[in-house]
Amino acid sequence: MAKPVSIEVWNPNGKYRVISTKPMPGTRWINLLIEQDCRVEICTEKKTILSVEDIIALIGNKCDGVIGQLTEDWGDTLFAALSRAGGKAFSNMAVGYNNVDVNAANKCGVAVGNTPGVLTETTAELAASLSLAAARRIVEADEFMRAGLYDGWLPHLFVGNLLKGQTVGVIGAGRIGSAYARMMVEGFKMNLIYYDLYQATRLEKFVTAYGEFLKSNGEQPVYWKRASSMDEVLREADVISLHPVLDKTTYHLINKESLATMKKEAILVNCSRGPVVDEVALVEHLKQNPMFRVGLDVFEDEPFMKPGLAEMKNAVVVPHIASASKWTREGMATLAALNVLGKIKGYPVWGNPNQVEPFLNENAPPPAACPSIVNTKALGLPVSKL
Ligand SMILES: NC(=O)c1ccc[n+]([C@@H]2O[C@H](COP(=O)([O-])OP(=O)(O)OC[C@H]3O[C@@H](n4cnc5c(N)ncnc54)[C@H](O)[C@@H]3O)[C@@H](O)[C@H]2O)c1
Ligand SMILES: O=C(O)[C@H](O)CO
Repeated sequence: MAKPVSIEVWNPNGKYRVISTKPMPGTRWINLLIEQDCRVEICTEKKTILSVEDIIALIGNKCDGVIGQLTEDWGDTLFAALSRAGGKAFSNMAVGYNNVDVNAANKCGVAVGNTPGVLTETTAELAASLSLAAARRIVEADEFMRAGLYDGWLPHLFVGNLLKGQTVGVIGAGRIGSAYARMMVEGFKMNLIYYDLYQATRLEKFVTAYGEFLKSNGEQPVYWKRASSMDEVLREADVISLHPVLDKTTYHLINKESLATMKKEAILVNCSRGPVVDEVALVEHLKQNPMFRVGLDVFEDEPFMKPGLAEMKNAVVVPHIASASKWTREGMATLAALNVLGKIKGYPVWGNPNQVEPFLNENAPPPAACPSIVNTKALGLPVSKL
């Protein structure tokens, strides 16, 4: 028998029981649920990662919907428990949903929500920050200062890479990859090479227009290229940032062989998912190539790092904080809550998950729709005409 988990309850007499497996930033998401007659139960258990048993205990005998986290294993067991409790909706508070077995949800008729768009720029900004931190050796230099080692300016002290005029490579030029590419092209006048299964037409047009603008100002223009293979990006780019989804096709996309293809002084950034990179091979590569640098937000065995990574001076590591701006995290909570609420209320699914702004406007009621449900087609859910 699972141990009971501690919870905080809002609107105890609400008709629909909605659970959030974690406290989430802001209060708008709670108020939106309460306004629509939901009893909101927030798990306040101290442990960071809840087990399947903990979540089963939270779901109990009657539960209309759950807002969960990317650290949780949403598979057959949890969807069956939610379905038995009468639940029809689950939403990750994340855009990535590789922790969710969507087929298992489909079998139980549970809608699965995610939170696209609201985190695009915030995540791209962290990828840009890691690119700069790695290129200019900011963490190493900071540690040096704090250790009291600075005793005067020197020509060779913490020499790094200039980005201007170099080539930025993007693997996975979707929402975040494209936003990152624009930042690096416009901010640092880098050329772009990208690899994606689909053509990033808007991104290409942006770089073309910016290149023309620079030329008309008498400056060196910037160029773009869509690579026909990932290896082409790895061979040509000076800074490479990974932004694909994690699935069978992207697991260990970066491995011993692909690392060997990259320039010796290249910079690799990963703000997608840890298993996109073979981290053991990466540690070995960092050891063998001290001028090769990485910026990592995600790790293969999160929250752990593979042995040796923490000791590498040529690695900048941060704990999966790419979407961690106040506005974004509050918006993610709102989108996740509205996904669950919308399904409970029988609303249709919003037609364009890339345009979720109407749900984020605090001065107007949100549209009567679920912002983003990934299994809309499989469940045959109606789509909003708004
Ligand atoms: N570190 C973080 O905190 C953080 C924050 C947000 C998102 N993410 C991760 O970033 C991912 C991307 O988010 P998004 O909103 O840009 O999603 P998106 O769907 O807009 O973009 C993903 C892109 O990857 C491409 N892709 C898929 N398979 C590929 C392959 N084999 N090779 C090359 N490209 C491939 C897709 O065509 C798509 O363009 C999420 O799935 C999530 O895992 C991480
Ligand atoms: O997929 C996501 O949304 C992130 O990893 C957390 O923001």
